[in-house]
Amino acid sequence: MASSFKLPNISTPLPIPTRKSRLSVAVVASSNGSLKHHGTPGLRIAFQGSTGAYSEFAAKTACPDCTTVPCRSFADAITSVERDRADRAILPVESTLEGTTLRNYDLLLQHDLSIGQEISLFVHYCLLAMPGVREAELRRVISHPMALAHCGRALSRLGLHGEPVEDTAGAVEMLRSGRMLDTAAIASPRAASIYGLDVLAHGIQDENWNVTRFLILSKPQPHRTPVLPKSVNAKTSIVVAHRGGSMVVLLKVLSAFSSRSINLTKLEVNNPSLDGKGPVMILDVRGRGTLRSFPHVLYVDFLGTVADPNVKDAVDEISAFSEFVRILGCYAADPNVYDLH
Ligand SMILES: O=C(O)C(=O)Cc1ccccc1
Repeated sequence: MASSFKLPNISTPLPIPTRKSRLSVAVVASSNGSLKHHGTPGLRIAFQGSTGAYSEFAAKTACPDCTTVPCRSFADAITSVERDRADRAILPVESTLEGTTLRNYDLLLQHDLSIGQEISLFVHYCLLAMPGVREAELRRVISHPMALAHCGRALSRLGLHGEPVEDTAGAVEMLRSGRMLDTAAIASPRAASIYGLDVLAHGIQDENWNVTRFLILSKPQPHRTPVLPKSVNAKTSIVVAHRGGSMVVLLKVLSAFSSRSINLTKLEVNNPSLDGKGPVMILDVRGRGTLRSFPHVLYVDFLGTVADPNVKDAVDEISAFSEFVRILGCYAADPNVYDLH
């Protein structure tokens, strides 16, 4: 396990997240620097999974008119953007029940894509089975590993073993195509109706307040600083790599932000070497485009844009005492949490 903790913010609290089920239209900077509405028709968003996956719903909520591009893995979704088969890729990066999805953060760090948008969803899980199958007939449950982890209590109550598959909707597709009568899938009610499965139980997640945050990635703009409208609250994500002395580095990072009254929205410490794991690999996008390895990293999100001299000073201060800093993206902060209906 990565040693991690989160500090929601240093001074002013963020607005309390509100449940939104209506799709809102926000504005993002596109890869050519112009501003696009999220409703841009024809925008292709690559996601991991089959039709009906949570990531697809998140993409459609963020950009109602987009075309979604199903991919076998999150890595494939990223490659689709790199090879111009899609304009954006969407990745779930953290959830209230599980914390940061370090595997997806690793992907983000190893590629030259920028975060252009965030979207948070309440994820409600259902237990689905082939029509007519009863709970007592079930021998196993298949789903995406994150869904299985979020529904641990329901699995214990059922006395069933969870087996990971690529994605939630893919699990439903497998039940359908394999006519599996002893297997259930954990997926959304939407997947149940798309594939014609029965819902045996609703809301089986361990906690009701189960929010998953997704990032939408695109190729970086040539000058790397997106132009956001003044009316938009900007957020910036960075990774700070260092060789050791975690606590001192952490205090210095906090001081760089707090002394300038910059609010943090995420702070995660990842020291994989303490858990006997390999180093974190980060693509040095400003250098020679090489992958560099670091034993200790911090993931930091804060309110503000690097175009703001105050923020730039903070990042410069951090760059001076750390090994390496990469700006992962600057985008509109979205404090809403959207509901899957
Ligand atoms: O498998 C899916 O449906 C996904 O989109 C990945 C996922 C799984 C669980 C919560 C959020 C996203």
